[in-house]
Amino acid sequence: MQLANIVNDERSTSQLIARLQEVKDQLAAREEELLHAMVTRRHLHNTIQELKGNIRVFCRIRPSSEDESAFDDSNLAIDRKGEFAGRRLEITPPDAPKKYDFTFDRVFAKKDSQKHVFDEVSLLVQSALDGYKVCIFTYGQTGSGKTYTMLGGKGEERGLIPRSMEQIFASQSLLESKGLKVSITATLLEIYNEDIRDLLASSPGAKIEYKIKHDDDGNTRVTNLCEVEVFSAAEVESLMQQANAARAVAKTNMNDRSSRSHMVMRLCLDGVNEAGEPIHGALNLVDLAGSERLSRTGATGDRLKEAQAINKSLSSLGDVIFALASKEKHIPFRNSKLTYLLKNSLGGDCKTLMLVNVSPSLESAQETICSLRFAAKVNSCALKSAPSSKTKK
Ligand SMILES: Nc1ncnc2c1ncn2[C@@H]1O[C@H](COP(=O)(O)OP(=O)(O)OP(=O)(O)O)[C@@H](O)[C@H]1O
Repeated sequence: MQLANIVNDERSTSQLIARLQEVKDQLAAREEELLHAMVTRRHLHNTIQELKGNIRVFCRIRPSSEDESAFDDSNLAIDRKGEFAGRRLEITPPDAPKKYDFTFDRVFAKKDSQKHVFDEVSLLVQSALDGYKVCIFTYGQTGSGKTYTMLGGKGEERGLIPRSMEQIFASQSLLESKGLKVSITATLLEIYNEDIRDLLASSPGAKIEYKIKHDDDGNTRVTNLCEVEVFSAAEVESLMQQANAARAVAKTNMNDRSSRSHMVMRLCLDGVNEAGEPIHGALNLVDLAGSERLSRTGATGDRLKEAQAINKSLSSLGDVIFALASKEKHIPFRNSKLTYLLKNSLGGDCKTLMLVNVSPSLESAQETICSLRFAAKVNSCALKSAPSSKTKK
């Protein structure tokens, strides 16, 4: 009897071992499939981004404030139907002899929320997480909503930077749960009158020389710049507060707290992906200084010098994007600090988004048209360079 029990036990043990092996094999096969699906997901995501165009232009109209007379929805009109729905903007300035129309990859209306805007931008954040270099610029005249779009306020008013951080940290913890590590390093600098300033420096006033260095592997470093490894969105928020306090702001006729410098927040994402491949993604979030015309700002002295430096570097940025999109041999990266800094994150398979912010104020009509013209020029180059240019609507 006892012998029969032992034999039975042995049989069931060997059956259990065999079953266990079967389950292990199934698990390994599922893991293999999952890995394959993830690689496919990344590949498809990038194909979609490339089809949408590696250089993209969005436009956002800010809501009017109480004390300004503004364009209404009929003289600043977004196409709602047909081929260009949500993409074409028609503007009829007061006393102007004609209407102007502009087409972009996307036009956000006054009522569109921060979430609406981020839903589009998050695709590019995913590209950075997949190891690509991404640059997102907010461009426009002073007071048009660039900082609001980038930083925003509390809760639902959170802008692109805090929302991107949430996406990046959520993805990091998902990877960590699979035993994979991605380190996130942040730098925050401003370019003011063509000089770099470290917004995270412990003594912001100190005279320090910052040099931009590019290596042969396509990595960029700025000497003496504070690089902070970050572990949570809250930590990045406190860095942003520190940077904001240090950022050069001065009073102009156009906006009392007008930002007079370009702010560049750079996040380097280094680690390995699910397929065990090394990734070196970068997300550059650039809040550009106001693009006002000198005659309108009443700038003199230091303010005039600032405005001239801003306008020069903005036009250099435009020149670089046009040259890249037109596939010119010489790309004039060296013409400004901003373009030289971003050299490795512009062109090739890097992704660029220019988000042009415009004011609905009637007084700003000419500035708005200037901004839209700049953006439209970038967009026309972008359409030429996109692989889908023939079919793109
Ligand atoms: N989409 C929006 N919804 C609500 N308020 C907005 C929006 N866009 C801008 N604003 C408000 O308009 C004002 C000007 O915006 P903001 O400071 O972002 O302009 P800016 O383009 O960054 O100007 P500058 O270049 O001078 O810094 C702010 O009070 C901001 O809160």
